[in-house]
Amino acid sequence: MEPFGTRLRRAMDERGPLCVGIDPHASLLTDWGLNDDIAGLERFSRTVVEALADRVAVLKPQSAFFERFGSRGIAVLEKSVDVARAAGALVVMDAKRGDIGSTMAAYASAFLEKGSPLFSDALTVSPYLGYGSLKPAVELARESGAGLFVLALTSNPEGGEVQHAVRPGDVADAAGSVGRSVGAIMLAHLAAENAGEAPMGSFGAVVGATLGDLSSYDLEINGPLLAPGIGAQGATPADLPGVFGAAVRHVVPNVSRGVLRHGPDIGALRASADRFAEEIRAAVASV
Ligand SMILES: O=c1ccn([C@@H]2O[C@H](COP(=O)(O)O)[C@@H](O)[C@H]2O)c(=O)[nH]1
Repeated sequence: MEPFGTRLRRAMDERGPLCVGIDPHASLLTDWGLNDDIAGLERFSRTVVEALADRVAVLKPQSAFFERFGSRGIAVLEKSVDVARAAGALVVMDAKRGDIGSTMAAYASAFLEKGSPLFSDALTVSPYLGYGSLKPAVELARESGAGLFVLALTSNPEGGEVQHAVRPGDVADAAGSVGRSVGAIMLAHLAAENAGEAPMGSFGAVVGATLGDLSSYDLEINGPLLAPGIGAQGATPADLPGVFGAAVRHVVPNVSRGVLRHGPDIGALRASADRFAEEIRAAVASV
């Protein structure tokens, strides 16, 4: 399989960069007239995939909402991933896994090993046990043609207490530059993973669209930047150039509830995704 970065770049060019989340919140199931049970979960996921998998570049199932229903929820997740990929969408599994290396290898096998029931094009991972703990996932992703999205600067307001913290050794470097934060260190690791890759590497960062001006960060990691926060969390497509600057060409903006609230009507879901896609296209073109 071609590397994830290559496949993602092509999908972004052909379909636009929008990523829509499959987030079956209990409240959305109710709003859609569905029960908060396995049948409701199955119907919700099937509808989103049917509406969008043949038109958006990326679908991002939020694993937590499926795990809530135990093994039967996982079975729905497996099916959703298969059908979405068969319809041409790339699937980013939002499971935010992270653990010591030996356990990380098992998470990697679950989501990134070809033939695994939950194999996905990419996986979100947490580097807060140390970036090096992700090594088994990096290696398996390379082998499988899959990708990773590493939490660098998350969209939630609480993230800053960890991600903006400055490592003592980075307070002042030999060149006199100061203040390399934990988030910046994660971005630097990713730039190293992606060095020399064309059209872009497979190792992306999660960087919230809610964060305002990020010009103090080097977002040029030669890899994708998954940007949640548009819609329900308050950011808009028009914010993207101000947040990401020239790196906006590598941004995969994610919208979940902002689109899903228009269901269950398939036409309304598509119309909402199309509106976001058009606003994103205009914002990116303005840079
Ligand atoms: O920093 C992050 C990382 C992941 N997420 C996830 O993205 C979606 C956002 O959903 P909305 O309904 O569009 O707010 C959700 O699955 C989060 O877990 C994030 O929001 N921020």
